[in-house]
Amino acid sequence: MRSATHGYLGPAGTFTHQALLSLGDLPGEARPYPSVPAALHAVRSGEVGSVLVPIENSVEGGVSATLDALTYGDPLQISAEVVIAVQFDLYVRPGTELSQVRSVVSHPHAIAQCRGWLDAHLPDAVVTEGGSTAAAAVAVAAPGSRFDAAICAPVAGVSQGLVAAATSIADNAGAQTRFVLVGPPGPLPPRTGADKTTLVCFLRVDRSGALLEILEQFATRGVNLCRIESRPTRTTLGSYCFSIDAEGHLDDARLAEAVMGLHRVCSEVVFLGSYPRADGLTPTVAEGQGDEDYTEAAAWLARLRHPERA
Ligand SMILES: O=C(O)C(=O)C[C@]1(C(=O)O)C=C[C@@H](O)C=C1
Repeated sequence: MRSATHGYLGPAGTFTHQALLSLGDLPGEARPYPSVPAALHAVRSGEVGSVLVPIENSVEGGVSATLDALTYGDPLQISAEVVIAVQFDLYVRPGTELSQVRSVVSHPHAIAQCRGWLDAHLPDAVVTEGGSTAAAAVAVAAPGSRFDAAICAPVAGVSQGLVAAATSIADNAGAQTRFVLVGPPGPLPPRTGADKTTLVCFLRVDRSGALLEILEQFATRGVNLCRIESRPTRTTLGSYCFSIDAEGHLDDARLAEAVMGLHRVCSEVVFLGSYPRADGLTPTVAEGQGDEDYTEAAAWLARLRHPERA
């Protein structure tokens, strides 16, 4: 039997951990992993039942490590998403002044979101990328640390005995990160009417109009996209696949028809799940794109093909 344990990008105090706690009382233990690939490997191997990983940030865009680790390897399925506000502070060992900071460590996405502040206040500091914001706080607190400061959340800094040398250092106030709960393939969460579907599409041939053909599958069925980005296919330079979030559930006729269309025009479509949207927004269903319209059209076609049965 699969473990009820939930994994997350750790250690304790990451934004991913905070997002996991925001999901409420999940049964079982919460187990930290040092990287997104390690967390997704744990769910693939059955070590944990599901994992929460960051997938998209409102400032930095898609989290490449997550997009790639979801696409390649044994199939995985997203069952939920959660969005939280992210705000960054600069934490140092007690007694260190901001003017004494020569080296900073943090998660690449956190560094990118504070780049303007770093350039303005610590232009000469050496900035090093770490596995997560909380791992950065652990590194700064370690005896003999080579780092003076960590960009992290207060919960991570305070838990390591650090103090804030500067607060609210993000260049964009109000940034948000979206996280997804990922497990092995299984029954889809029921359709709620405010759902999202995540897919990765690989082109059949690299030719003019190939991306347009993918987009047409959605456009002609009135399916709005929430995110689309290209990722290298890891084969040859210039070869890309497309990671897509579309409005709707696989049980919506228009989305199902779009996915069948993708299957026809793409060399491969990786289905990563249909799940309730965190913002609860319901899509506008264009005229002729409701389930009943598809059912009626199928019945009409059947009558054309078999008038004798009418
Ligand atoms: O390092 C963390 O605290 C994380 O949870 C990772 C992560 C990310 O991957 O984007 C999550 C939210 C913030 O945008 C910065 C870092």
